[in-house]
Amino acid sequence: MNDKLQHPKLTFFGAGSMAEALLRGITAAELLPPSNIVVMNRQNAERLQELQQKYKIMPASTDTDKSNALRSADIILLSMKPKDAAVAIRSLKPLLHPDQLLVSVIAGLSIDTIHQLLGNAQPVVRTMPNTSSTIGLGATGISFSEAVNENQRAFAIAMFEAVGLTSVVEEPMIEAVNGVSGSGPAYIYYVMEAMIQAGVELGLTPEVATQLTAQTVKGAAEMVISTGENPGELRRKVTSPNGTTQAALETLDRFAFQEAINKAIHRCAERAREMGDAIRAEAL
Ligand SMILES: NC(=O)C1=CN([C@@H]2O[C@H](COP(=O)(O)OP(=O)(O)OC[C@H]3O[C@@H](n4cnc5c(N)ncnc54)[C@H](OP(=O)(O)O)[C@@H]3O)[C@@H](O)[C@H]2O)C=CC1
Ligand SMILES: O=C(O)[C@@H]1CCC=N1
Repeated sequence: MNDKLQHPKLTFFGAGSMAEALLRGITAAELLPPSNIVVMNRQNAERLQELQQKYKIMPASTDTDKSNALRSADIILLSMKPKDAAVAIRSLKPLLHPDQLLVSVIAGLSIDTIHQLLGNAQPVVRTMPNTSSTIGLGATGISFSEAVNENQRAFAIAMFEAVGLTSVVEEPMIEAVNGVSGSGPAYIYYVMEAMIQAGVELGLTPEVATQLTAQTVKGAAEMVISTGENPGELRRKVTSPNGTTQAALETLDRFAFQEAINKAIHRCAERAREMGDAIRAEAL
């Protein structure tokens, strides 16, 4: 990609939760002027107006505007659901030129399947971000097809570094990223829901229970990041012998808590592979 990469044109092909998380993070980081960003979806014009008002980006709602937005983009961000990916990517075939970069956030969708759908080896960046990108605290795994050049690779990494931590991985590891961090925020929210409920049962107001829970999770994460100690070491420092924490952890062990989290993450990665296989079946 040539020096247009300083301020490339970016088209969001899909305008849902993940797209907005990235859009908010990218605009907050001022990585691109909003005038360089076009957002399109299938038919929800109100959604596009909402995003235009919030982020001052350009909506593309007519068929002509959509085609122009896809033809003229330096980077097209594929952000539709896996079930909609094959139809959407096939619709790109007559519009793409060889040096356009496709960036996918679609769970399970492999680079090879994208190439199968397009009938060519288009430059593709395959990623697995998460919704914490919304506030610049995302966690993204990123991998590259062979045709991605150095400028494209650098800008794609800059895009996701603008919204949080970015790890370059080999493509087969993207499902593991999906299991750990792509879906990971939901596991933490699930634990937080239970902590808040128990706090309220013990007499705290919902507001105080929520504030204490959120600060505990934030503090624990920051302790791991800033001290460099691993979670096991830090957990042991909380656990006084025969104290309150030990009583709680023994209860968690009785309900196989860690085994449940482990199995959930393996199942998540397996589900991503299943979804990828389903898209591939449509491509063949
Ligand atoms: N949510 C998350 O935490 C994460 C999601 N992802 C991935 O991001 C992708 C999107 O997920 P999410 O944002 O939650 O889904 P949403 O349902 O919120 O958004 C999907 C978007 O895609 C649009 N769309 C569907 N088909 C087409 C098409 N043919 N042309 C144009 N736009 C189309 C929809 O438009 P319309 O509403 O008009 O139908 C909608 O704007 C998924 O593949 C998911 O795996 C990855 C990491 C994390
Ligand atoms: O649940 C999903 O399929 C998407 C992908 C990762 C997080 N949400």
